[in-house]
Amino acid sequence: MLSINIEKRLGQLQLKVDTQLPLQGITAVFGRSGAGKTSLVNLLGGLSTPDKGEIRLGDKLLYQQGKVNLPPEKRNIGYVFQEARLFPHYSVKGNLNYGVRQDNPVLFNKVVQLLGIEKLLSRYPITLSGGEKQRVAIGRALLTSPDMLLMDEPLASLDLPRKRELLPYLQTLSQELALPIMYVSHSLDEILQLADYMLVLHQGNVIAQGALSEVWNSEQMRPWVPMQELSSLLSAKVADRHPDYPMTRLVMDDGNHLWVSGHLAATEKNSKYVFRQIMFQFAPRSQGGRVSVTY
Ligand SMILES: Nc1ncnc2c1ncn2[C@@H]1O[C@H](COP(=O)(O)OP(=O)(O)OP(=O)(O)O)[C@@H](O)[C@H]1O
Repeated sequence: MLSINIEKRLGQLQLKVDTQLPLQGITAVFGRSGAGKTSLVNLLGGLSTPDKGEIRLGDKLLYQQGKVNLPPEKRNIGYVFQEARLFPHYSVKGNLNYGVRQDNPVLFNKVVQLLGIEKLLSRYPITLSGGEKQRVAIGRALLTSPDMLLMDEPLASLDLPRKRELLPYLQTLSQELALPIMYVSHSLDEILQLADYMLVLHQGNVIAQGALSEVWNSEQMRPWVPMQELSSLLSAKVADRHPDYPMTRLVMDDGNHLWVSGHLAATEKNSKYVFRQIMFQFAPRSQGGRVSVTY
């Protein structure tokens, strides 16, 4: 178990978390912007210090008010940020081995293969795509043999194709390496695909936690889930016709229909992307939730 019982004042926000999380699978940390998600993982990783309380990772005490405060490098926790933060002057191999205390060729080969980065080893970060950089950053964190991996919006800085490219790697990581992962995300789409367990933060407090399906169907998720269903429906519908980049947003709920504006980067024509504004109309779910697309 990961036991967290901490308080921390962050400007206007009082972060107060008293919870126990399983040390297996992927736990998604979800909540609105400013809910305290990043602050929570920073406290776990030792990048900041609680005002009071205690944090235990299994039977290892990471923090106890006034007594113990292990520095990040002693916590044995891997951290992957939004941007890859690779060392530009090291090759991919150099980046991967940074922070490795003891050579473990078996683990090295396994991680490199899991992340599909065999062919990148001699390249330098400047030559890599965003998705490739992020895979290397994940590899670097894994090769320190952490007891837990913290991932703070690891896909947020990537475009949609790169997100799609990375998701399957994340799906296999936790299982293949038997590594608990704490995964901060705004994206319910990502959470649905990855998480086993979910923790919802609201204004610094935990308002729901449990197995994904339980939390997903809970009262606390009502404000989010309908929009999420729509968005998936829309993406599926649009992806049928345009394997490009549907970017959507709710523009109006007139009581009978939800109107969603979609911005499509249509196929490349004469080397120029053609953008088209389209409107989608959704029938309410009581009428079968059928989707009509007009543009
Ligand atoms: N060192 C600090 N001093 C003062 N306020 C802080 C500090 N760190 C964070 N905050 C505030 O605490 C709140 C929570 O921030 P945090 O980054 O943890 O939220 P978040 O849920 O990760 O948001 P986002 O999804 O936008 O990244 C924010 O209002 C932020 O401005």
